[in-house]
Amino acid sequence: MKLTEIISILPFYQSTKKLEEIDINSIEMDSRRVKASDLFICIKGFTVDGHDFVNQAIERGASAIIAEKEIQTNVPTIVVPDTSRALALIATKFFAYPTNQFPLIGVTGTNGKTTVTYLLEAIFSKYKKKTGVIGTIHMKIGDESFPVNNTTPDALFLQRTFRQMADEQVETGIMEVSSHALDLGRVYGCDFDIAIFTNLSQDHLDYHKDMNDYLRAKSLLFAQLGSAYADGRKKFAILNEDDPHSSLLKQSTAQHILTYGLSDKAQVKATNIQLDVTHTNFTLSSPVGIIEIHSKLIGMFNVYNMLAASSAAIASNVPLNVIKKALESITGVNGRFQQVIAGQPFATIVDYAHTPDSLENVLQTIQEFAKRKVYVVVGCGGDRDRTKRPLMADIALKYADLAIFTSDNPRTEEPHRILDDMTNGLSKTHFEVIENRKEAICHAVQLAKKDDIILIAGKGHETYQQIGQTKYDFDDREVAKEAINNKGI
Ligand SMILES: CC(=O)N[C@H]1[C@@H](OP(=O)(O)OP(=O)(O)OC[C@H]2O[C@@H](n3ccc(=O)[nH]c3=O)[C@H](O)[C@@H]2O)O[C@H](CO)[C@@H](O)[C@@H]1O[C@H](C)C(=O)N[C@@H](C)C(=O)N[C@H](CCC(=O)O)C(=O)O
Ligand SMILES: Nc1ncnc2c1ncn2[C@@H]1O[C@H](COP(=O)(O)OP(=O)(O)OP(=O)(O)O)[C@@H](O)[C@H]1O
Ligand SMILES: N[C@H](CCC[C@H](N)C(=O)O)C(=O)O
Ligand SMILES: [Mg+2]
Repeated sequence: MKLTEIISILPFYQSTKKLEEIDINSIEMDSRRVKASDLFICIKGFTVDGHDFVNQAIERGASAIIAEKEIQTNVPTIVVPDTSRALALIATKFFAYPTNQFPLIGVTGTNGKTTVTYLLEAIFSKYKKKTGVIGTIHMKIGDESFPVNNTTPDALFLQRTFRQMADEQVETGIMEVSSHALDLGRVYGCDFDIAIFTNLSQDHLDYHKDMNDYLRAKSLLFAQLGSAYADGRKKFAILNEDDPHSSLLKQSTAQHILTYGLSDKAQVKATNIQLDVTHTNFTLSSPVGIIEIHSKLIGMFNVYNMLAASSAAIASNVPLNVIKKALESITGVNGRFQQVIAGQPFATIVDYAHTPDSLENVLQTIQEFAKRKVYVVVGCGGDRDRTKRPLMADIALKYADLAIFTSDNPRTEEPHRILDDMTNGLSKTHFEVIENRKEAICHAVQLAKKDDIILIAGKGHETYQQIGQTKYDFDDREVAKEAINNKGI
């Protein structure tokens, strides 16, 4: 594509040279990936500044640069006020507006995003639509999945992936939209048809100034739904009626709103809820009819997840009987409330709860069914919100008979410092600190007796433990299984 055509999408720019007819082969934001005739976009990151890699990009063959300041080079430099936003716009243009080619559903909120996308994938697949999914666990087109580094990847990766999805005839796109992504403009330029809000509670206060700032970032997804009805497409904001933060989100969109929850005001509602240790039953009433759901997913929070996914499906005209069949066919979500079964007489549950609210939800659910002791093995991630550490430790102690505090991806922090943050100031003492996660899990398994429950929280589907910059193989489910086998049951 011609450079002049690519940059025509930018609202403003200044060029250091008269732009001749330059052909651009591809666009790159990483100098190490630049090839001949590429357009290199300089992004100021949290670690380094892409502007410092212009020479490398040119040596590798870049034929134009987009930057936030003038740079002394022989190749044309286009100066824009914000290269992240310019990247997002240019990527949508370069990949020919792929999100206009299929309906795109974005899911945001502190907890439940992955679960809701998983439920939506099941519903749309049952409706015989080819799906494309992007989220924490993977990126998936039809049945083929690929690894991802971020829950919501950067704009270049996203638009390239959406193009692949469009070319492979994806009929519904489903993605998790993190608050980081919204704030950093990774989804700027995506044409969402449905935006779902799960809930908001404390997380990521290392990144967002406060909870208002965190909510403001989430609200961008709803503002981004736009206001045009000209092409006849109906767009929807799907909001949790029982979460007070939804009121601001209602004001953030000019589109149709569909609410879900347990309260009478909700348009898609759950009543007659029966929570059991092996299943969850409820009646789902909606503006288009009523269905009885018999699900194998456990816990009240999963009732909310099922309501959120069903609401988006109803907004997409999926028949209720298809929604029912899909929800009832799901046995679980990878690493979420996942039981480790190795013939032991006690329950061992691996879950991805890594926020105070999710830990409390999971422990409340466990406590409802607990016959004997509850052991919790949990840690907090390094280089992440420090203020959630004592809250998570406190919640573990509120519900557990014994909490074993351990490491969860210490990253570049000293593990014992993270554990100090968790334990300093605790008033209760029924906890132990075992820095090594494997030893912590083995200890819980050694202590557990018939009918006890062990919750291993925080890492869920993860198959690594990140210490420093290195990711070591580590899977809570495998480690627990091995510990149970070694106990000789
Ligand atoms: C804090 C943050 O969001 N960091 C993201 C960011 O990395 P960064 O700012 O450190 O990038 P950088 O290394 O400084 O590089 C800046 C620029 O220079 C370029 N560069 C760099 C080196 C070089 O030799 N040449 C070069 O051109 C890079 O390609 C980049 O364009 O840009 C990277 C590429 O897009 C992301 O992968 C990375 O996410 C890291 C892995 C991360 O952990 N992010 C977390 C905080 C995050 O985003 N989490 C949310 C989910 C949260 C949740 O809801 O649970 C997510 O959506 O994943
Ligand atoms: N609707 C919900 N409300 C509260 N907690 C939930 C909800 N759904 C799931 N959880 C809890 O949160 C954990 C993470 O769930 P899930 O992976 O679906 O959330 P997520 O929003 O995708 O998280 P992340 O921000 O890490 O991508 C689960 O393991 C469970 O403990
Ligand atoms: N998306 C979340 C995942 C946290 C998972 C937990 N295991 C941790 O490493 O803190 C984050 O990056 O903050
Ligand atoms: Mg997720």
